Amino acid sequence: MALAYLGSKKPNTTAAMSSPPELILTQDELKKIAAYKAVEYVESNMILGLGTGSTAKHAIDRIGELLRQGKLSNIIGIPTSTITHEQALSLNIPLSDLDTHPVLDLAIDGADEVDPNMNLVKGRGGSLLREKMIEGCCKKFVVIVDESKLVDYVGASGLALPVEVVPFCWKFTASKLQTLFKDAGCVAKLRVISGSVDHPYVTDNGNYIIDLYFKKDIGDLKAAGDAMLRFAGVVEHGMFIDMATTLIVAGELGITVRHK
Ligand SMILES: O=C[C@H](O)[C@H](O)[C@H](O)COP(=O)(O)O
Repeated sequence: MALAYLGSKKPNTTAAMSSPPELILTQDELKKIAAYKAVEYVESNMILGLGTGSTAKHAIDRIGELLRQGKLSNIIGIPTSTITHEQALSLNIPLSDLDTHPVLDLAIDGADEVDPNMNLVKGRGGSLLREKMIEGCCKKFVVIVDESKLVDYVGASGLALPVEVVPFCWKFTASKLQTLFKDAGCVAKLRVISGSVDHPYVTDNGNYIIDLYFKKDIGDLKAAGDAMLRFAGVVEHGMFIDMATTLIVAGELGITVRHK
């Protein structure tokens, strides 16, 4: 389905004068298109899960804008990270938590990978645990991505599958994870703060992240997830299996919406 895009249209500067300008949207513009589409599912009086990351940020900005304009009212947001909490506060979105609101109407969040069955990899921004807790309590979970996030199988992007672990003996846990997936050519690496060599990245929950890189498909995702969770040092993994109810993908040719 073709769309009137919200993003700016950039001319192809290498094109001949007589050629029509080519429409090239940046990845961030595509993320914004998906995010704005997702906010169409938001109604007044909803309890909303507010995701984390550069795509979810656009959705939260839009919700703040609609509240300010009086087009939405009586929204309560449950943020999935401290950074989202701060963004929502700055937009005057009323906030609460799972203790007070254990059932949510809708959550909107991005993803790092989406496989053909709408299974997700999340957590490259480090927020997978709170995201999984909150998005697991939603009646509807709308996932918003640009088309670069679509993969044939989990791990196919060559980027990491994040696993949140307790800091205590993290090397031991990383080694167990790497061995668990040795047939898939797994390499486990401690996530470090950007720009540092060995300073561990610490999550909102005071834990570390082990990033798993695969050379091959790990196969049965449920079995892989259950096996990881059997290690006492593993807090949670970044595979969100069978959780998304709606997927919104923005690409150069338009926007697609899939429901489960
Ligand atoms: O921890 C981060 C979250 O799972 C994000 O939703 C995910 O990494 C996607 O982020 P982005 O929208 O910035 O690509």
